[in-house]
Amino acid sequence: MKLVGVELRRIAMPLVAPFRTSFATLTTREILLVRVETEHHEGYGECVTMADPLYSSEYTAAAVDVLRSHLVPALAALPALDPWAVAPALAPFKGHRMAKAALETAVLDAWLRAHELSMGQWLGATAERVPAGVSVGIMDSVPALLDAVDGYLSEGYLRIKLKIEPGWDVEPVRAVRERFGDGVLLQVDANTAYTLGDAAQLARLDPYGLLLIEQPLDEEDIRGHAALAERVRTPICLDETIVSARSAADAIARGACSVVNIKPGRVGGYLEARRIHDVCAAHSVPVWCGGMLETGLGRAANVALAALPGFTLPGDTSASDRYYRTDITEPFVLKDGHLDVPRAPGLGLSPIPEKLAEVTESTEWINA
Ligand SMILES: CC(=O)N[C@@H](Cc1ccc2ccccc2c1)C(=O)O
Ligand SMILES: [Mg+2]
Repeated sequence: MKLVGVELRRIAMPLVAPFRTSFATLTTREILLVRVETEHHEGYGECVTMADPLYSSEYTAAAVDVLRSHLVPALAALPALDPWAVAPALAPFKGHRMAKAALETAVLDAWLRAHELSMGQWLGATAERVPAGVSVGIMDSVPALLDAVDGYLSEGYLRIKLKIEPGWDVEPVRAVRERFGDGVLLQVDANTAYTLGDAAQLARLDPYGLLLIEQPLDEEDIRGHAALAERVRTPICLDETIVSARSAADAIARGACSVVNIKPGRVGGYLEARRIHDVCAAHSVPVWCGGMLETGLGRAANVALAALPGFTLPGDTSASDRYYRTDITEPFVLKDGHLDVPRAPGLGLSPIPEKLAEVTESTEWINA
């Protein structure tokens, strides 16, 4: 394959309801779509950066700049383009894993379409559908939270994840347990909002049979998570900390986590995501697929990844209507609490032109 050029398209997707976490409250998801054009095919990658560097150090304007100034020119210089050539070509540039992931995924999508392979086939998926969990934001009141959880359970979601932060943790968890019972798969995500000094407060979650506590401490605090794991019975899961297979091996070896949330955008792409899956499987560490409020494009790739055998816990691979009234692709719809893995070549779906036009803020073409 030869690179003809790359389109950077910024879109704005209004959320069906504000989504509040310990680091931000969002009402619109601003997304960067990367479209790679080769001689005979095109491919899409969805960059998971936020508009502001609040979840990670990356943010969308920086991703646009590093793609235009460094990453796309590096690919254009390659004599031949295939999915395996992308990461080595981009390795000299430090960081920017989300920008790199979007570009690699776009090349992968084009390559898979050229070879008439689906993402699931290529990754080694062993399931045709995956169980869906849902991430529930911090709410204004416990009754409002219980209504939201009731709605999601009625839709059939198989696992509930509650965003927590200091002051909104034990009470909402206790209320969900009291209202919906011990049978509901339940976990929490702090997005780094606590410190090791909060260990006693986090240990108060132990009686509620949570699957895990996700990223309680700062993403760089490996030692802190290992110390916390000694003082809290609920398993610790890491998200922001795990940026590569090496960092997963390091965190596991140091006892900082016993579950891993894999997000291909955060780790530099689906090839690295599969490596992390393999490292975790080798250590008997269960993994699940995290979410970054992707459109159907990113969602399709995540669902294919979540169909690998080590993904034994429901992920944040929710239906499209969890976040968006209308998606830019055919929507993912929950069926008996599961999402079907796309079977068509590449990501298995494409943007619907009219829908894409409706949410497009700007586009930029970069000649190879
Ligand atoms: C589904 C879920 O909880 N995702 C992230 C948090 C998150 C939430 C909202 C986001 C909005 C824009 C970009 C990144 C975002 C990440 C998490 O697991 O930690
Ligand atoms: Mg998380």
